Amino acid sequence: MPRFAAVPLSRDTTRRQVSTAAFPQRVKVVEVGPRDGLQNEKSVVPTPVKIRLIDMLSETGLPVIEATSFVSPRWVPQVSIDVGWQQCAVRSTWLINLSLSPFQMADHAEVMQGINKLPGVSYPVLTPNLKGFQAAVAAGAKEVSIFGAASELFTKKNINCSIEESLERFSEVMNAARAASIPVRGYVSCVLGCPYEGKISAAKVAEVSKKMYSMGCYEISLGDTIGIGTPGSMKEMLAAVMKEVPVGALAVHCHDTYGQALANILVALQMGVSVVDASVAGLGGCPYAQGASGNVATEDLVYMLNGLGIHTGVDLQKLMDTGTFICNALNRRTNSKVSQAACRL
Ligand SMILES: CC(C)(COP(=O)([O-])OP(=O)([O-])OC[C@H]1O[C@@H](n2cnc3c(N)ncnc32)[C@H](O)[C@@H]1OP(=O)([O-])[O-])[C@@H](O)C(=O)NCCC(=O)NCCSC(=O)C[C@@](C)(O)CC(=O)[O-]
Repeated sequence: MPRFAAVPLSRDTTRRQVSTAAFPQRVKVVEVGPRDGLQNEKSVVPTPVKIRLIDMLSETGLPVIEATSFVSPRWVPQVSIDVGWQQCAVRSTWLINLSLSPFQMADHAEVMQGINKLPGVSYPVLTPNLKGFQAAVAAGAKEVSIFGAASELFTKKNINCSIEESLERFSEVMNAARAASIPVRGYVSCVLGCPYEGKISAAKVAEVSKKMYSMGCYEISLGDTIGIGTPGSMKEMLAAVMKEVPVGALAVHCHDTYGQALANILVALQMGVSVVDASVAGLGGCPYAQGASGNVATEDLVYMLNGLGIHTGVDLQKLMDTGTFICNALNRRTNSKVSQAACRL
């Protein structure tokens, strides 16, 4: 068995061997753990834990932390049913446990008002419509994100309308945001596959991305919602989107369901993308994509970028401490390979 020597986290062992000419010199890491990560947790995370999580993330040097969402409480699954088989000495019975969990993001206003907003860090929130936008602004949001998809069925399940209708709703948000000088980020989900439609064409992703960029989104985050993409499909999709949207306005948002997230991100970096979404401890999933695992762990992303000599401004040790904090609070194991390895070494 080979032995692995412990490598100090700040030391870059690969810089001399890898040519970084093709990579951006600096990458903006967009932390989505407090929203994308926590929205899928079965039990409601106490508001002080969410606030502490965001405050700890703020201290790591991350430039963007997506804090929460202003969506309809009617649209996020609130009932979970667990069916189990119980065997004891006397008899065997089926157990049906019906649990009601309140809407995870119901405390959005308290979170926005409770966090310590550091200068130079932005705290965007998700707003699917004008109602969400107005509530977000009233709670102090200075940046919002709208979220569409390249799949008709996913759009219907997620925001209850067609792609065309979603773009109309978004333009209302864009108008209100423009009037209030609020920057808007746009998500396009299912860019490498859909849980309901399967394969999604790169041309469709390019079309929706172009429309959202043209309506004024300053950045388009391309979501591999079910983490099904490979470096091959990522390359094909990005090549199509880059014909319609400047690469400087693109971000990638890779769930790690099939273990391809870092490889897909590497391809995106090679193609010039310099904004990457990630979730501390790899928290998350999507309520409308059953079985999808969380985003790439921010710790693993930063470790890889450090290894490439790409500047992020993020302190990896503080990030790992934050991952430990939230995993302890949720009583779960981290999905970050780097954190797992650091615990073993
Ligand atoms: C878009 C809607 C609202 C349409 O839902 P709808 O039912 O068509 O909306 P409606 O306008 O008919 O309103 C229905 C009820 O919701 C209320 N309502 C309406 N809007 C809001 C609001 N903003 N905030 C609070 N309440 C709201 C509204 O007032 C009304 O309440 P009632 O009068 O019946 O009591 C709904 O489908 C929705 O909220 N969907 C969001 C679901 C969600 O959160 N999904 C997860 C996030 S997306 C994601 O995770 C993917 C991403 C971004 O991470 C990228 C990736 O991985 O690919």
